[in-house]
Amino acid sequence: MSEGQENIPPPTRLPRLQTPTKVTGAVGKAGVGDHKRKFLSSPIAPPAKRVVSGPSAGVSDIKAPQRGASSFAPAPRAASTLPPRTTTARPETRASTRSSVTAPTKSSALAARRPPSASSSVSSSASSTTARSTKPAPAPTRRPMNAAGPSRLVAQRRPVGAGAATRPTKAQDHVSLESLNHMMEADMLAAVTQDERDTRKKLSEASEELASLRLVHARETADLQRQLEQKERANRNLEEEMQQGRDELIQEREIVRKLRAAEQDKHMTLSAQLSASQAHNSALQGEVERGALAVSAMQAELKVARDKVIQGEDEAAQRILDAQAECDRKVAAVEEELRNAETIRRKLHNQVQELKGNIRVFARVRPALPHEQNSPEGLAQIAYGDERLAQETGQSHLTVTTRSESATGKEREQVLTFQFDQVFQPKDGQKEVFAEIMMLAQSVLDGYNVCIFAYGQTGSGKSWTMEGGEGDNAGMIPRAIDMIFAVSSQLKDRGWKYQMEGTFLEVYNEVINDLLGSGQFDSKKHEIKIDKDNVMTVTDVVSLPLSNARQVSILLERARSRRAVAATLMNERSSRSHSVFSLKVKGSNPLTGEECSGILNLVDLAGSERLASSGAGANKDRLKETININKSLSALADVIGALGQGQQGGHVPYRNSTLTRLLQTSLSGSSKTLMFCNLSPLNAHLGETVCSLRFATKVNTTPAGNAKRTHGRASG
Ligand SMILES: Nc1ncnc2c1ncn2[C@@H]1O[C@H](COP(=O)(O)OP(=O)(O)OP(=O)(O)O)[C@@H](O)[C@H]1O
Repeated sequence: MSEGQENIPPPTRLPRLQTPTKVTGAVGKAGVGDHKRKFLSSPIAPPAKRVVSGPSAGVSDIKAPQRGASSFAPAPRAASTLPPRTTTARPETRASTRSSVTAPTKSSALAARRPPSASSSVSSSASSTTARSTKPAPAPTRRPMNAAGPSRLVAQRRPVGAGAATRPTKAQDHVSLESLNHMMEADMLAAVTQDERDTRKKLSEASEELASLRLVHARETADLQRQLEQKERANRNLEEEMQQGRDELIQEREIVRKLRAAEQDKHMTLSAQLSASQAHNSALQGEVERGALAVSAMQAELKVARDKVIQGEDEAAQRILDAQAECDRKVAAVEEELRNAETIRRKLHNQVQELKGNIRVFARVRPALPHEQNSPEGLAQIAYGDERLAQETGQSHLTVTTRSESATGKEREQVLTFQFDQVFQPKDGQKEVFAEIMMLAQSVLDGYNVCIFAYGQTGSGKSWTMEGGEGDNAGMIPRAIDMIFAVSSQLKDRGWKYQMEGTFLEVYNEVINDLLGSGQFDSKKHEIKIDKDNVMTVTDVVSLPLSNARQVSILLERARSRRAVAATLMNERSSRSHSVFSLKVKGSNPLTGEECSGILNLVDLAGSERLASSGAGANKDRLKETININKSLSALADVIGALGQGQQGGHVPYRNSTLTRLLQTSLSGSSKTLMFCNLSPLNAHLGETVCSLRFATKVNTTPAGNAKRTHGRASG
């Protein structure tokens, strides 16, 4: 054997290689656990547990379990490569191992380098034969060599080569034997060498195959290891989940246990409550039964009471009927008394009015207007009498102080005192003024003729007093109308029914204009006629039936818009005509059979200023207006004066002016007359103020006559 061949393992130790698929297949078919189990017990266990120094050891380890120990007994070289751990095997194993190991010792190796001895050749031959016997059929060139050794070969050749005829000598025999041995050894060596080459080649292939198998195995092992780890992790997770589930199950069981305990407690509580409720129900049932008995008793009592009530109601109804009848009788008696009282009141009322005088005069001083506050001549010096004394005596005083220059140039101061039925100061409003005339106006409903004048110079406040402004500033006409309608409505309860109609006329330049006419200017000629019953009528004038105060206010507005107004120096709205509003009232009382009729005349006279201060000048129309105004006012004063002198039966100059003719029936003895003397507070108007006061005094000093009412029994 050469040096290069020493490391080549003997062919006898070459195992038969198994295909890797066998191992892989076994692992693949088994489960993870099985694989693990088989893996651990497999000859190709993890390298850490085995020390494999060469490919032969691995191969023998793989084949050993399958082929058994008979054909692959551990070779000396293979044994020498085993790790020390193998030497700690059982004694017999160690002995066999030692014996195996001693075979390829150094001496034996040296012996192998020497020419092989017969014994060694035989031994080698034997081992080779043994080795070959385990292999497939050797090459046909191999000579049959068995355990008989060279001696047998010599013995066999002897008859073949020399035959019986030629017997060699001892030396020749020795040489030929030796050469034969050499030849045999050479053959054997060649054969062995060839075997070793084949074996080495196969070993190399097997090593490569083993390396690839190991690689595959390592990969598979790594894969399996990963899978195993994954499985282990999954297993741990499953175990953790199982543990968690177990814990939850324990908790759930605990909750169920508590719930059952609570439910049991609740059940016991409810049972106790049910028992208590049942007991309570029983008690209530008893009470209900007792209540039902009580109700039955009460119903019986109620029935009795109802019967009593019905009987009482019948008796009460009868008593009510009796009382009602008695009441009706008493009401009728009271109403009769009231009617009698009303008649008495009317008589007394008119007696009072007559005592006050059928011709009365009220003086009224208006306040200074805003633009008059700074008048250069200032306010006139007017003084008023004591109001309390006036109420006691029924007469009021007004004092005017005048200053004038005498013919000698000396200033003369004159204090003039006038007495009237009432004096109203600038501070007195419309309401206070009307309070003094409302009883007079109401006399119309009692069948008396009433005539109220407003007299005074232009701008003294006549229109303000008679018509006034809005709301609280309403004058005597709207207030008197409202009151008459209100009182007539009240008198309905006492059986009185009233019919009213109104006319609104204007006397301008002694001509009568109908302020309720259809055209803007009245072109008709109106005549005043008085029949034998002393009833005065004006021809072709509109007389509007009036049923409420609202209609009257519309009538007044219509008349106001048609009234002739001319500008003068003293008042831009100065009225240059006399306006006469007449409200005719007819009343009847079917209960008493009484009838009555009266006329309320509310007269806003034209300005009374003297001709010199009227501003007429060369204006003929204005001059004519002033002359006619003064003429009519003078005639009025004459009439009132005549009436005051007691000339009722004598001559009264009614025909001296259209105004006095128009007011004849109202001014005659059957009427009540009131005159407002309106006065300006200005010093500049003091002269006209004194003239107005003197005119009013003339009217006021007229002795009062007895007013007559148009009153009688209804014919039917
Ligand atoms: N008592 C009063 N309180 C407040 N203002 C008044 C009063 N009297 C009159 N006036 C005012 O004085 C002014 C003149 O009054 P009014 O027009 O009534 O005078 P008149 O005498 O009717 O004049 P005419 O004769 O020209 O019609 C008006 O602006 C009116 O509002």
